[in-house]
Amino acid sequence: MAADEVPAMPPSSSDQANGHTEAKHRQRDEQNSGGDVQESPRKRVKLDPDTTSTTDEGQSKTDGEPRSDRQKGIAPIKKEFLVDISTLDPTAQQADDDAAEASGRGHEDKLAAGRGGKKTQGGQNHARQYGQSRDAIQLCKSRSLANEFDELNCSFGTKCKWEHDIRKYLKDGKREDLSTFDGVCPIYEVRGKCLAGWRCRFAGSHSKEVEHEDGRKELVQTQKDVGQDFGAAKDADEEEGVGVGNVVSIGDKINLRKRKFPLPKSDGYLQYLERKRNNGSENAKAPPVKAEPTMKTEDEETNGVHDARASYTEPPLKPSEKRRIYYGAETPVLAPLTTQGNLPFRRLCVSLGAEVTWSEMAMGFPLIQGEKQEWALVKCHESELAPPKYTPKGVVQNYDNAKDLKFGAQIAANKPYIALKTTEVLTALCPHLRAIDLNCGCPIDLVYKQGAGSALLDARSKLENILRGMNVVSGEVPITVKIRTGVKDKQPTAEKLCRRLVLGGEEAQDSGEGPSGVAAITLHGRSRQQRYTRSADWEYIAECANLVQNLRSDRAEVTDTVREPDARDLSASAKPDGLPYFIGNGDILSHVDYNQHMAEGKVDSCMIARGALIKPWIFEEIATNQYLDKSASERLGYIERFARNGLEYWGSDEIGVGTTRRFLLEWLSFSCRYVPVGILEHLPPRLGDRPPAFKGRSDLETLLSSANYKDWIKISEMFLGPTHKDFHFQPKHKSNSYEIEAEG
Ligand SMILES: Cc1cc2nc3c(=O)[nH]c(=O)nc-3n(C[C@H](O)[C@H](O)[C@H](O)COP(=O)(O)O)c2cc1C
Repeated sequence: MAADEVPAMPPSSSDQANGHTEAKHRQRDEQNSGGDVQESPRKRVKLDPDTTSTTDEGQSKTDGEPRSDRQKGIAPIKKEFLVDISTLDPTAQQADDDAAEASGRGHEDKLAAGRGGKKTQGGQNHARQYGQSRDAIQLCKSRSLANEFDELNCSFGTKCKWEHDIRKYLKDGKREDLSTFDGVCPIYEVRGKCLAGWRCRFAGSHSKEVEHEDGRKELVQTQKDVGQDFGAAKDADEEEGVGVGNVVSIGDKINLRKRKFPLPKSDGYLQYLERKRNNGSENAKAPPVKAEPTMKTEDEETNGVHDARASYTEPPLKPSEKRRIYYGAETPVLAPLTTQGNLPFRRLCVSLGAEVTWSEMAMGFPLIQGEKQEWALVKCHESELAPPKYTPKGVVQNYDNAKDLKFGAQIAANKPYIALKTTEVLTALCPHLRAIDLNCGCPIDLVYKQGAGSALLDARSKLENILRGMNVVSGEVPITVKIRTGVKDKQPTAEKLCRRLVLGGEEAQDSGEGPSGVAAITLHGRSRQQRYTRSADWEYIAECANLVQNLRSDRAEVTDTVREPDARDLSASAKPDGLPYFIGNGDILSHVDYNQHMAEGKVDSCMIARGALIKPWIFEEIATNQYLDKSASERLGYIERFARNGLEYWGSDEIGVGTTRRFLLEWLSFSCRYVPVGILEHLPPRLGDRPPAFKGRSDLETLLSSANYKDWIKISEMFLGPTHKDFHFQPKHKSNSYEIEAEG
């Protein structure tokens, strides 16, 4: 469906919503929210699309009559938008969610590294290559922000291999300035200063040539006062981007790499586990050991680093003493999404109403080894923090309630020591964490084979110990867990696991250790084996939710962890309150799905993954309880916003533009799957439905629906200019495993 015409310049993002079908859809929703629910809890509840039909003018209407012409698995496109299949571009790709979930970051290699450094070869999950977008001649960092006549300030002096001559660099080293965003650097625009300096692809907007009295002409950088302090959520050095939190210093990463970062709580708890293993039940009755103060490193003695972690020596907090967490119908959750759930994308979703956000899955081992790339995953944007906690300067560390924060970190680990140390180090170095979630759903083969991700579903005792340990070492940060229905198809085990996580296994109950203390359980309603085949099993999710709800009162008798209700809790539900919350996940593509599962699934909230990638305004739909038939130019506006967010975060130099483009293309591989509600014959849209070949209501809408990577590149060029000669885009779909070189 390659579009013939592409608008030369991006339209503004301020287009008004095309709401012509909204009233009708709302009307239908109201009908649906009524009596459609079937009585048996095992019967799939239908808020069925079959009562909606459309008029010739393209407006959906409800006729109250069941329709039989909705083909299973096929999106019902209105006749007038269908196109001849022979016009389809042969390079267009089919959606492959398994490949998408597994793509990109080489998780298996990271786990393998944890087992002695052996790297794996091949496999669909192997990190894909994108080429290097670099300047032909690279400017020395010491000159990036300098004026032309500034004294040379490079510590490598004449031995430096990078260019120091700014004029030469501008002439021969870098590509011409970008003319997108009206040629104005998006970072300079909001911040008044661009840290990429001369390397910025919009350098012309923040530099000029001045003529001195002696007639000499000098290239100088300019700054402007934007009257705002963007330091609020910045925890470390300047180059980390605008309003970014959870930035860990290079010194801390080096200490981790050199194993000089003391982790006394984990060490103490691991010793306790060891004793328990060796001595059997006698010692098991002892409460988790109190972490002993450890010797300070030389650095700490001299520089006073890590003083804040004196609290390591305090006894572990009981779950009830941790910061309170909250989930309710009004807090839809953006799922953890490897590669796709990057900071710029989450920022976009938050601006559209996502109330809880998760980092991409970060592997525990590389985190405790101080690996830069892994630590980048737990950075958050200031919009993911609670606004009242901002101060004009400095960082706010003491959140009273976890619900003051939207952002949490998800980790994966296959061994207790990795999970515990990761948790301790995260809570020590990242002040902005709502919770830490342990991934028990990752289906990737090598992750599974090494005992992490969904393998933990079948290692219930180990999992319980890991979670209890994480709770001991995490201080006031709550611990949550994300699971699947089970490992094997048709052998669901989640109910059993939920029971154990809420009440604790028999041994833990006998020894007085009590439950694992998880603050929330999220259940993705599919098994590992099933991957994305068939729909998520919301009936089973409801059963598990029901069980947890009932266990809450049982649990109150065996533990002191009943959560104090507060105003939000009470408004959300009248059920007996206690830990943990229960969140359902799977196949949500609209507010209708969301409302249905909230009502029928007995869950506290729902998590949304692909639905948010396909249409990030799903959060706005949930908040306003209506379909939003976004116009193509509005959708392009979101792409523009992502590009801006990306440049702010990854930088506006050649490398930053390349990184932004790479992640934008990744996202476009999902967003192209959106079928505008205005061209659907029946509602609601279904995540599993595939559309026949169709054209949009405008050339732009057609372009945005294109599954052809060349069109994604065209779209990226509207905001990021022509691709770099070395930029490659390698699609994630194994079935089309050709390498594509971007034109340009
Ligand atoms: C591209 C992609 C990346 C994902 N990455 C993660 C991840 O890092 N951690 C995780 O727990 N689940 C991950 N998932 C699974 C989702 O969080 C979610 O459980 C699953 O997609 C079902 O939700 P949905 O039907 O709303 O898509 C990923 C899914 C996709 C499609």
